[in-house]
Amino acid sequence: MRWKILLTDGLSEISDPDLLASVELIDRKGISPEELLDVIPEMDAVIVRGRTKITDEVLTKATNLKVAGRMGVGVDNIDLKAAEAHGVTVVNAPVSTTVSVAELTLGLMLSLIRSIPKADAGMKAEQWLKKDLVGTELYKKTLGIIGFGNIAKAVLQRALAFDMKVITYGSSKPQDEIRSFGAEPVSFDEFLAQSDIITLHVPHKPQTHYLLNAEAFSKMKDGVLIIDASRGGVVEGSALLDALNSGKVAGAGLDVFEAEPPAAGDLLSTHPKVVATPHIGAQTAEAQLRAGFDIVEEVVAALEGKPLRWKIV
Ligand SMILES: NC(=O)C1=CN([C@@H]2O[C@H](COP(=O)(O)OP(=O)(O)OC[C@H]3O[C@@H](n4cnc5c(N)ncnc54)[C@H](O)[C@@H]3O)[C@@H](O)[C@H]2O)C=CC1
Ligand SMILES: O=C(O)CCC(=O)C(=O)O
Repeated sequence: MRWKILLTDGLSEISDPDLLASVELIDRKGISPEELLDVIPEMDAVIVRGRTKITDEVLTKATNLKVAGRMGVGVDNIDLKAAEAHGVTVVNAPVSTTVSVAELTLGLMLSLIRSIPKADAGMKAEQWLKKDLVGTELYKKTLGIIGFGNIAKAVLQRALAFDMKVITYGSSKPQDEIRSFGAEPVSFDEFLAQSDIITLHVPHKPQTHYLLNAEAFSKMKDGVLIIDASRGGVVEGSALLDALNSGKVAGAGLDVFEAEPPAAGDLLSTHPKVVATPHIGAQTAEAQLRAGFDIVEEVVAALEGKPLRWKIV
């Protein structure tokens, strides 16, 4: 018997035939929530990206489902409690996209401090904006990283190559261990007061919801820059908008939003001080190739009761 695995958001090509020997991949890329409810009862496993929500309703219909796989890191689109209640194992591919997200994070920083999108838009409009586009350097600036997981560490490594000073908040790891990576762990208030640029690399969950809110913005340096390539819900969008309008925050680089895609007329993603990208942190050929391989391998291991490579945290 071959395991039936539903793909709701596609899968990059898997070149290892051995990996696919025991599975039948059912590709329904772009499937609607209604269609998902119709087909899920036949499936042994499902592999999703962020677009597809695996809700209690889906899991209740999924009478044959054993495994739900997230082709990527964040499992905030899967109801973990309901999955546990229905006996469905949730797995992800947590290291496949790390480098891509870290590189985008640096890209957003550089875009902001050198006004690259504005400069390019000027050139396209045949305007030579040189005198208006005086930027700053990353060199010797203080980068504040929230979280100290895979992406945070990859960003740290790249920031050190730019000779930045790096402080961190939010890790329960021993301070000496954090220092051995070249970052200084500090309290939340010190973090907010010292950072020239703040970048977020934490999951969205109740404890991190609106971690950056109006109170947090009020404790930051004037002219701070905010980068969010984690989840929209970690930053309170309305508070960020106020801070951009007051000048407290000089600019923001945002890959993620509270609603995706943002509603028509959204003031944050279209703000002139915001460099916005449509959740493309993991959207590279290399990351998707790794994510596809890793998630199929992990889903098959879970289906066959073999040891898993990663634990959802
Ligand atoms: N823009 C994009 O396309 C992508 C975004 N992401 C987002 O980035 C997040 C981070 O990814 P990784 O670094 O791979 O995850 P990770 O699991 O390696 O690291 C998460 C970090 O968050 C910290 N953390 C957890 N709860 C916290 C709390 N309450 N307060 C402060 N820190 C807390 C953990 O200690 C850990 O250091 C993901 O959860 C996901 O939401 C991930 C991949 C792609
Ligand atoms: O492009 C995607 O699938 C979203 C990536 C992401 O946000 C994640 O893996 O947590």
